[in-house]
Amino acid sequence: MKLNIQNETSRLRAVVLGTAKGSGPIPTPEEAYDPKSLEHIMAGTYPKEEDMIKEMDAVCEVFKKYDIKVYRPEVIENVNQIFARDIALVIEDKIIDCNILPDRQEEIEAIRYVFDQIDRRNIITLPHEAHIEGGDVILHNDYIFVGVCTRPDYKDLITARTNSLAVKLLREHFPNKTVKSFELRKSNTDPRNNALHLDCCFQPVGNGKAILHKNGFFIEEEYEWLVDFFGKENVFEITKDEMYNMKSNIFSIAPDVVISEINFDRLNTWFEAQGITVEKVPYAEIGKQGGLLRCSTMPLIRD
Ligand SMILES: NC(=[NH2+])NCCC[C@H](N)C(=O)O
Repeated sequence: MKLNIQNETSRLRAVVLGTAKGSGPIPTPEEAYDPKSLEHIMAGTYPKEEDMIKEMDAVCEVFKKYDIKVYRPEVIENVNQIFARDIALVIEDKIIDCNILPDRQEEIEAIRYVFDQIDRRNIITLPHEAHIEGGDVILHNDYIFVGVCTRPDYKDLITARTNSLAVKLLREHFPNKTVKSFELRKSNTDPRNNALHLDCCFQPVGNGKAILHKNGFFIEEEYEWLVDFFGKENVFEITKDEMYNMKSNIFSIAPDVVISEINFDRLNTWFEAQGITVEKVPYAEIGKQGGLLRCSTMPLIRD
């Protein structure tokens, strides 16, 4: 397989879509590794496997409609394998075998069969101390944007998934790209004040537009840099509640086609006003686990 990813929006040809099959019983509060899942565990509203399977099937149907090759992880019983985005990531023709949160380590074996189809020279493994998850890495042609956490309490934050060593190594592996990092706001307990990954508060869409949430960024100047980069008129700023509902986490299958959640009225109306076709799917149950459409997909080939 010849990988190719340069950005978030070019026409998609092949993708890994996570699976909700075998995700197992409701986790205990101690087993939760993000505050939004924790909130639903405590409230008794944690999503049911069958409902999540239906939601992901709807995404699979959209991929079929656009003739996109879909790979699914092999099902490992009692492991949550919904968020395929984080376990590996493709940049140009290279794939990075990510060092994810130890609680999620098992998930990677399930896509080993995809790695086996890739020329070994194009597989990058980073040293164990370099933590990185695909949700923190956003490609924008000559730029690689990376969400990072450099706080001294990093090791106590289950919500901090990418560290500065990983950013440094990305720079070394991709000297032709500009790697720009963004310090994210982190909270183990409050999902409204937690940007679990960069794609929870930012994503480029269409041609040169972006969805952004200011409070997800810990350093205001870094947020302002993005606003200036895209131009204020091209930015769709979302509120705290909209971030909580994961509105920045839609998924583009072309510059003029996105997959979005059926209830994201304000955002979907904006897309349509930009001339972007919106493929609407129900995804609110998946959203209870702190991830949405971008998080559950890992693109392998775009034009
Ligand atoms: N790319 C993302 N934003 N992924 C979301 C992952 C959510 C998952 N519950 C976790 O904590 O790991």
